[in-house]
Amino acid sequence: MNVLEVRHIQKNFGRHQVLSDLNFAVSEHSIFGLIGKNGAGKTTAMKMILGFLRPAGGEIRVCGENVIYGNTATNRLIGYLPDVPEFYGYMTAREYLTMCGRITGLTKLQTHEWLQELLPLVGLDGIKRRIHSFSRGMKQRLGIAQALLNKPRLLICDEATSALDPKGRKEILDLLSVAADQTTVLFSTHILSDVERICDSIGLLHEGRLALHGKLSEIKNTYRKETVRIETLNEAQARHLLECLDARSFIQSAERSQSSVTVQLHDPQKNGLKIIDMLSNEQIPILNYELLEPSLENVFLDVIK
Ligand SMILES: Nc1ncnc2c1ncn2[C@@H]1O[C@H](COP(=O)(O)OP(=O)(O)OP(=O)(O)O)[C@@H](O)[C@H]1O
Repeated sequence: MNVLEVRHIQKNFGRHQVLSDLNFAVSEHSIFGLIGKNGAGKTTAMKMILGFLRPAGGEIRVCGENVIYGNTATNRLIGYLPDVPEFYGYMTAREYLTMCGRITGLTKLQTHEWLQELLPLVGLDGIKRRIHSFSRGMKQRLGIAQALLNKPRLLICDEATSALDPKGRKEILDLLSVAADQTTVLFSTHILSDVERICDSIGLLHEGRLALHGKLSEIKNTYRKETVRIETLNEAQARHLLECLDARSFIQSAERSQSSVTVQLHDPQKNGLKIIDMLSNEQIPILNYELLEPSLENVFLDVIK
């Protein structure tokens, strides 16, 4: 089942058309990464899903219900985590979440029971300090707890890791992976390695629409260029290997970095074994022979070039 459906969404600010025909769907319990360069329209899309901006055309459905601009009932199904969430700094995490529970309409007992699960989940159980003394990472974890408080069907995270250091980012990414057991995550970012770490599917927003959309593994397979990295014993061997490769027609490109050579092949099915033959004929000993996965960054650059 699709928790989110975005169909033919258009949006312009004056003459500037930001979204021309945005289409995607996010299936239950998946983590969908909406990526795109700065200004591509990711936040604009998120705001429309939350009913904060009116689309110029198209429709958005959350759990089958239409999103209505202004005061949409579908927000009861959504938890939202911004890049830098704001809190009342004089409260403790428990006090703050208890207050949010009350605003959300949970009873005292419901909030208490849920916090018994939530606070350990986000690593803030037993922390009595006031929020103003929290690190950015702790605040972001508190933001996740707040966003999960109404047990949302969809958790929207807009650039949720962008302001964090690597440790803080890892904590949030791990948390989102765990959260996907209970909800569905829409995660917007321009940090592609974060997407590679946790997302099942991605949409690459470019020039107002998704230039690429689908399962991450399938996209990588489609964009797979057969690339191998060969590690030789030393730089002299690598230089020799490069000279041998330069003369072969089945090589698309070859580059050396210290004692390693990275090679792209023409027609890998036919020519894959030719490199092995050549290494053996030239008697070049190797330490490692590795088929390289295309990185999302390479795919991204390929699509938006
Ligand atoms: N209220 C507004 N009025 C006019 N232009 C706007 C408004 N909001 C956004 N824009 C423009 O729309 C474009 C998309 O902005 P948006 O914030 O959605 O991009 P983004 O992909 O989230 O970028 P970033 O990664 O930098 O946050 C930008 O060119 C931005 O300047």
